[in-house]
Amino acid sequence: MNILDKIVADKRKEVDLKKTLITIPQLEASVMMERTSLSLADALRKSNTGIIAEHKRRSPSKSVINQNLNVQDVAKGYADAGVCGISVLTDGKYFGGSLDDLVLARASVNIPLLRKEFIIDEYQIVEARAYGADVILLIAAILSREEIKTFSETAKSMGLDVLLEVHNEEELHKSIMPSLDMLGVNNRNLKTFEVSLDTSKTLSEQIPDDFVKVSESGISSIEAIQGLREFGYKGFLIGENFMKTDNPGVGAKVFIDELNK
Ligand SMILES: O=C(O)c1ccccc1NCC(=O)[C@H](O)[C@H](O)COP(=O)(O)O
Repeated sequence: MNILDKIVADKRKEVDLKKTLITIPQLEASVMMERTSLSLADALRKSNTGIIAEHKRRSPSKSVINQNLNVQDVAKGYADAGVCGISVLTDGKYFGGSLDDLVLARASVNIPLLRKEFIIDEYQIVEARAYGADVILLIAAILSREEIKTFSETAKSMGLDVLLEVHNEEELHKSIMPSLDMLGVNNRNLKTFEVSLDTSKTLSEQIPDDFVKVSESGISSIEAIQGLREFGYKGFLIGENFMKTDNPGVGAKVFIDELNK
């Protein structure tokens, strides 16, 4: 069993339990359902920098990254630094996140928020909207083409943007469909945890131009971003590089100022 299999097995149990505690009609009664959501894809298209900064306390590959920070301070710091959007990990068991993190981030900033989660059920999409997300992540490695289609169409009908994540050619080819906004290539091999930006570079030419291209994981230098831009990437998802510092917002600001030079 690889790490994704383990996460998904736990997630199925978690979602089944949650459905018995909070029903979809209860989620739909959230005031957040009324807000106009913000498009991360549009923000990336307009941006010169394209940074999506992540709130990430710990991870299966790195264990603890930073458990001492307040999510509201991190979100405000990222927004002040000028990021295009913030990715908020909501998985508890493997990443130390929660839906409370999403709500607190929502209360702190007015820029697009991605619910970074292992979505395996439409319930989690309604939950994302109800707790203030603007964007959901769908991971091709854990979903069938049919599920990607149904889940992305549901998300679009609720006003959410969809970022579809792939790791290889096979996942990319099974996933391409008009209900996606952004195609993300994850540079982290989730079986070995090895990170290589070549994954983004190799897959780039097979991603149709209709989608905003996002490179995810293992990005920590200006040179890396400059290199990825040459392959058409407009978005860069960065977690650990900012979160391992005492002040991720300042880390993001220094990085963005350097990119703008
Ligand atoms: O980060 C992990 O160890 C990980 C393990 C298993 C599934 C997903 C994982 N990460 C999720 C992500 O996509 C990253 O948090 C995100 O791309 C940021 O990566 P980084 O900049 O390397 O922190």
